[in-house]
Amino acid sequence: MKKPLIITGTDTDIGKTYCTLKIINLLKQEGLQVASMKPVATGCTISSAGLRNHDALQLQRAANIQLPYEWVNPYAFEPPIAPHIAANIVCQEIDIEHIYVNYLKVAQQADIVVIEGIGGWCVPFNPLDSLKDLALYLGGQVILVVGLRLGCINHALLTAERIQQDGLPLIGWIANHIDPQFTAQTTVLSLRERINAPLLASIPYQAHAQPAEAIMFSELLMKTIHSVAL
Ligand SMILES: Nc1ncnc2c1ncn2[C@@H]1O[C@H](COP(=O)(O)OP(=O)(O)OP(=O)(O)O)[C@@H](O)[C@H]1O
Ligand SMILES: C[C@H](N)[C@H](N)CCCCCC(=O)O
Ligand SMILES: [Mg+2]
Repeated sequence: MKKPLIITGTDTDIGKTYCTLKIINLLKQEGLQVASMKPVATGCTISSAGLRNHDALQLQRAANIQLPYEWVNPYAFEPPIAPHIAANIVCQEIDIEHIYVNYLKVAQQADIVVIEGIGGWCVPFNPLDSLKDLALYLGGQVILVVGLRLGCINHALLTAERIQQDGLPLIGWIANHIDPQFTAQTTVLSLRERINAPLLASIPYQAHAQPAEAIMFSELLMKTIHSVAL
């Protein structure tokens, strides 16, 4: 049974989409048929086709299986706020089962489905469920993106522990250098000593997109990717 890769992070705006796009590219280079989803998105813009989210559009374009936007992003809300609050404003409820139905359609066509969460691990979807419940429902394997800045040690340790307590496999974490002013080396070392999962990749700060990127993905990530896609 295929398992989706769920990309979560220590916070909003720490590079989940940035890293997810890199993971999708890597999977494509490995010859896999890759689909992507951003199941719940806020901060969407109105277009003639309906509400559109920048993350979801980027993920949809990066994949090598082209899918209807509504499958990629079943829940889109306009205000850039927490999803349960955005849904409440328009009297909607985010239903994990509806996301699952879309996931099944997507997964049928792909070797692997890469799913970006929203905000962090415990962001609520409705009074009962949060992102972690979706991850459990989908039987996902989780990658944690740590946006390296002051304060991230606490966020990273809490999130990693909680993912594991929730019973989801934490494949590993990615050190994402989001702040060129931050000296991250000792922070990364502190996290390596404390997170009970491997460091999968270290993504340097890149002021401009570089066509040929020198990112070192660990051998473990490559192995995991192939086992997840089976
Ligand atoms: N390694 C990096 N080098 C340079 N810029 C980066 C890096 N990682 C992320 N960024 C930039 O930081 C910003 C936030 O990244 P991104 O949109 O991926 O965050 P996110 O966690 O997906 O946010 P959201 O919670 O809104 O989904 C973007 O402008 C992105 O280009
Ligand atoms: C709009 C923004 N960029 C994110 N997509 C939404 C992040 C929700 C975070 C909710 C919270 O933890 O308070
Ligand atoms: Mg994002």
